Amino acid sequence: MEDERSRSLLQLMMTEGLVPSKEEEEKREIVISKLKNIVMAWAKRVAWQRRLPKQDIAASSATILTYGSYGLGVYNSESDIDALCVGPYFATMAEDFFIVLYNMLKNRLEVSEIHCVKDAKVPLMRFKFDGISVDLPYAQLKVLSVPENVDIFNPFFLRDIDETGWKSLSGVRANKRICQLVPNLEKFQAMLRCVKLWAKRRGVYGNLNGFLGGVHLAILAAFVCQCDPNGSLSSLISNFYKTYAFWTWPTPVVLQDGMLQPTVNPIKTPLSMPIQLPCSPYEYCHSNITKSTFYKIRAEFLRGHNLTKDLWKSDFDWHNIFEPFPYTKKYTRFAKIFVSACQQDELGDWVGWIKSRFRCLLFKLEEVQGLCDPNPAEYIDMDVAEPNVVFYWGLQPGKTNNIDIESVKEDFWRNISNGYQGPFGRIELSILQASQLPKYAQNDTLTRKGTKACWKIIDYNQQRIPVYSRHLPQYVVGYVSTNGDPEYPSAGC
Ligand SMILES: Nc1ncnc2c1ncn2[C@@H]1O[C@H](COP(=O)(O)OP(=O)(O)OP(=O)(O)O)[C@@H](O)[C@H]1O
Ligand SMILES: [Mg+2]
Ligand SMILES: [Mg+2]
Repeated sequence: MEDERSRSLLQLMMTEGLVPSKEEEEKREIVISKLKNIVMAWAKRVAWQRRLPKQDIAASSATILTYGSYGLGVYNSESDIDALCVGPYFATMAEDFFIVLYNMLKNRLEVSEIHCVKDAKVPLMRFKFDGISVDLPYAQLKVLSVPENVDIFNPFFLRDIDETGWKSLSGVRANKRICQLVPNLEKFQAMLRCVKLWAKRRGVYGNLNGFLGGVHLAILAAFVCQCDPNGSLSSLISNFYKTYAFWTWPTPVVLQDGMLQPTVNPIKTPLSMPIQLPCSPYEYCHSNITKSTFYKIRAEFLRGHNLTKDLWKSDFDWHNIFEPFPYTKKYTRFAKIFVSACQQDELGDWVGWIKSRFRCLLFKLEEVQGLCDPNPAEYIDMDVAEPNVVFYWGLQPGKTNNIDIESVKEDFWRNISNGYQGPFGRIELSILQASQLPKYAQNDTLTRKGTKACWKIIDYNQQRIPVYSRHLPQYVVGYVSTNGDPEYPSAGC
């Protein structure tokens, strides 16, 4: 029976399209192989610019290491490729990565929508390559040649690495360690695919909205796999919900890692759902969970448990677990967040900025009215001509029926008006009754727009300033617009 339940779940995964087709797999492999060639050529170009001896130019190399859902083997057609560029000692982040490599990528026909996200914890370039989204951070090692499959646990490669490089490597390290620590990789992957689908359908996926991200779910799933090394897929899913429905948060979830000393007194953290990153006993997954999202995630774990505690029930059906969350049945009022920009190519940046500030909006809404459910789904209002994205957040009946929306607006506006570099777009906040929701947002099963946050767009109308190499002052490595973003390549690039 248990095997039968696992088989029907695998079948459901196929019909839901969770497992990528051969063509999709190949398409991604080609993207990665092309990226490897590009960064290899880049390393040699920079070595030449630095006037390194011929044999050093020949020996210099850079590579690409994949991580995130792609690295874990749990991606689907919607997922991005998280690819870390690992470069040699002479290739700097500010100049060579964000200007020279940027320009090389920008010149490729396969590349579109390229942005630099320089002020993030892990600075990166974000672009589409043959239509597939790529996140590309950078780590600079103190070596001349970076082998294709460089071992990032080898102290030889890690010596004297700077803090940003260390942070950039942390995603790859965590992924590798998770894969090593799970007793059965295939079962872990199948399980993670399922819980990701569940989290997306139930509206508890997405770090920016205060829910769980891919890395949080990967560690939660890996922990359950470690606790039941021989469990079938169906029993692992059932244990997943049981484990977290009754977890005594804020006890941290920590993978058993034979290599590290067990943490006797885990370091104190203000996080309400601490999930420790493997390989870093002092680091937890970054999280934006608030009081509201904490309740919702816990309620969803409990619901999952109630639906899977008896896998042998004759009317058991996996589809129930993946039912979309019925927002319009659950909430009578919604906060509408309408975000728009004059131009389509300004929208991604502006929405990305607003989303990076959602945590503050959530806190304010919790303060003035009580619990709030920040549905991560993004809609487009087709009746508005301006390019736009709309969010509808469920509001629990709260302290009052008359929300002081003006104070929420003021507070949020103050928050978003500081620090944004790009052209400001429009943002409107309002409160709606469920009956006032437009049709497209009433149907909880509708496919919605899936945009990714991105910051800083290049303003092509601004003046271009040449940037000279620090190492070869007469050599122009590229151009920046007046707001400091890299732009078109120099003739030599
Ligand atoms: N909140 C976070 N805390 C720590 N590491 C993070 C966090 N968010 C992202 N990362 C790192 O970046 C990687 C890629 O993140 P990303 O948001 O692309 O998620 P993902 O697991 O690849 O899922 P998806 O399929 O949705 O892209 C993660 O695997 C993790 O290593
Ligand atoms: Mg990803
Ligand atoms: Mg990513």
